[in-house]
Amino acid sequence: MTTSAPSPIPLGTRAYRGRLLSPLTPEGSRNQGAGLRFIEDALLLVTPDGRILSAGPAATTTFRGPVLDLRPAVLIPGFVDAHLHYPQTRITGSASGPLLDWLERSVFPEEARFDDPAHAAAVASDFTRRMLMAGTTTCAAYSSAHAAATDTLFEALDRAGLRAFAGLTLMDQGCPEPLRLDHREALPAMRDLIQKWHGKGEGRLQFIVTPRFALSCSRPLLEAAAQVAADHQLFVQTHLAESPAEAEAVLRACPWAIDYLDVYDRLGLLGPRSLFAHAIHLSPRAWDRLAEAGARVAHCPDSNFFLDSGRMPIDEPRRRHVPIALGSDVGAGRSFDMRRAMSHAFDSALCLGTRLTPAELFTLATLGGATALDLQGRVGSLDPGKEADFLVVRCPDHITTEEGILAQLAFASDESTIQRVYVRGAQVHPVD
Ligand SMILES: Nc1nc2[nH]cnc2c(=O)[nH]1
Repeated sequence: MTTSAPSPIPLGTRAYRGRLLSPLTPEGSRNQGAGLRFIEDALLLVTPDGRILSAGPAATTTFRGPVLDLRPAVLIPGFVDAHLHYPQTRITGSASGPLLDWLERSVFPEEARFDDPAHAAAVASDFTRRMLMAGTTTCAAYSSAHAAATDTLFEALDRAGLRAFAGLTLMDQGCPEPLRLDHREALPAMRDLIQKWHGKGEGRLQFIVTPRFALSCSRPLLEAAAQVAADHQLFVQTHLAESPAEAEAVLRACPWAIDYLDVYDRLGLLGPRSLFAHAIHLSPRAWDRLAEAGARVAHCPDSNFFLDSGRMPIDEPRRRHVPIALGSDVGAGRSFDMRRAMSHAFDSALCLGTRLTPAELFTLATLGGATALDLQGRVGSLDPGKEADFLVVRCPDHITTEEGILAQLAFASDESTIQRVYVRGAQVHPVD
């Protein structure tokens, strides 16, 4: 009988020892998880180019090099925050009103300040630092309506070593004059940013087409956004059916559409690379159409509570196999911490009679987010061959079991500390 030789361990491979907890990546791309894997004493091997070589019990390893012993900490995949706003970093906590009032009162005045390069740069470094401290390794971020601030955001994301989608926020109506970007200006601005940043860092950074929402974009601007996304095969992110007043206003503004989703559908913005944030007030028809189109949703339970927008009916996308990511929605959300988002997602589902398990919540915040962004082949779990985006989390000493760790992560995050953050094998937090 012949046995296959173990694959050679490249020179410079790094080894991390600790507990390990990760979703398992299922076959196929649209299923969001196939259970979890917990290893009480694991060795994670990471190649010099930042890939996971293996993740298995320490006792069975053939690795003979130096090991960074992190026990009793837990190694988990980095969190994916699939919806947040960079220019709202400094107004976190202001979102106590209904959505449309809050946008006028707090958001637009703050976002207008991003024509000041000093303000844009200071907030960009705050924004990236706070994500890293929270253990977010991948994000989908809205910038302001300023091309220069968006460039500054990309620079900060690159410097921080984050994996990110970021987009120039498109608006040409229903907002103060300084935030308006006519489609004739938006097109070259997007093309310049795409050329400079899309795919940079070996695909770590991506430009995402970002029409703010149907109310702030004219038809020509939405059409231009769809054209750019189609030309460059880009993801699109926008808001959908967040509040009843917003949904009614959209239908008044677009009487030619059968419902809110139909506005995006008819203008070419609904497809397999569309990521819709909130998706609360949708009819069964709209859910069916969203699923049929292969679109994805970013569930933002914290801001949905804080703005009193409603509860996203999570069973609707789940039963249709629509990929679901979690979003902090900073600044309508109150925290950058995706562990808080997990906890709010639990509360939100419970309000509608669904009890999500800690394992489901953990999967949403990691592999679920990666799947919604089509990154499930690269990140989201600690499987061999994937890029090594992972966290070292220290729980209190009395927490030793898989159930205990999951409960800590999802419901008692105050007591656990994110000690280290790695993206593609590079330590990005803390750094000297
Ligand atoms: N939560 C939220 N919803 C929006 N809808 C349009 N813009 C925004 C925003 O900035 N935040």
